Amino acid sequence: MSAIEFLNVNYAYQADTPMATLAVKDFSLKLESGSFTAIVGHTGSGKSTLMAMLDGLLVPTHGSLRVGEVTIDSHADKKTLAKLRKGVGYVFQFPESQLFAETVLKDVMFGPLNMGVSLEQAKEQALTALRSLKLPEDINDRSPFELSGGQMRRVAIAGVLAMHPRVLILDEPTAGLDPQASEDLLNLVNQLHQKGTTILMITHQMEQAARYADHVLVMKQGQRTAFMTPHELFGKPDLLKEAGILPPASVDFANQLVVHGLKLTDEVPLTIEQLADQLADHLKQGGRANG
Ligand SMILES: Nc1ncnc2c1ncn2[C@@H]1O[C@H](COP(=O)(O)OP(=O)(O)OP(=O)(O)O)[C@@H](O)[C@H]1O
Repeated sequence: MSAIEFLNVNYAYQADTPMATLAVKDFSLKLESGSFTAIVGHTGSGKSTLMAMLDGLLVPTHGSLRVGEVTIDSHADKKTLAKLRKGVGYVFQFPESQLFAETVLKDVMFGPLNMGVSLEQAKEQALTALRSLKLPEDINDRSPFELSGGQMRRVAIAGVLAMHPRVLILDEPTAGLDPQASEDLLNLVNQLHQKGTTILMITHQMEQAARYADHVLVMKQGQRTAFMTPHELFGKPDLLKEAGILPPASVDFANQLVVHGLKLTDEVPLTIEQLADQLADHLKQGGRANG
């Protein structure tokens, strides 16, 4: 069974008023358990609204969605929404702005305690999550507000991971981080994916989608315009242009090489590293233009 299913979902803000905005329109999609989906699209295309429904922050105006065994529609009650949230972790944009407790450890323990686990168990889960984010143990008793921006981000993410979500949603998780901190964070997300967590990541950086996602969901005006592998998507320049998406620099560069008569391989490289490997191989073989 798929991990997640949207069935003819609509969401309207201020529904039934003259100000109504239909943010998600007749949206249907199935996502496999353990998949990694990058969600891309213009600002205002409905990405956050769609994710807010997965976490039970919003309920569909029409249609339904299912996460695991839990199905949500416009009539969902509090108990069902709480059940949904147990399996879904949501790392909001700039999650550090939601830190609140007086110490790092208390902040990260809050989620598991809220889910009803014992104090001891919550501490165990929090410590494991903090370690997985490579945070030094000596910060655990410090105020989260004394930490660096990158450390605060990791503490906030540890708070979500400590709840052991089966589905993890991340909204631009690397926004504002330096390249090394971004790389470390994406590697961690990738490790969670390898261990079977279903990942949905909103991103504006196509290199990230190319490198980590198995599928890319393209949103436009509340609707899905594509759901395909990064390779398929980056081979469709018209679709990218229509959705206002710039392909990864490597794809752009590889396409230019092809225009200039240099054919690398039949597969367009998706990352700079793959492109560099292909160029190195090509030069090793003494090749110039062969296309
Ligand atoms: N609280 C709200 N009240 C009314 N309209 C809203 C509200 N939040 C979002 N919208 C509208 O819903 C539509 C979808 O917004 P949404 O935030 O889901 O898009 P997005 O793709 O996540 O954008 P971004 O990339 O800027 O975060 C937009 O037209 C937006 O103006």
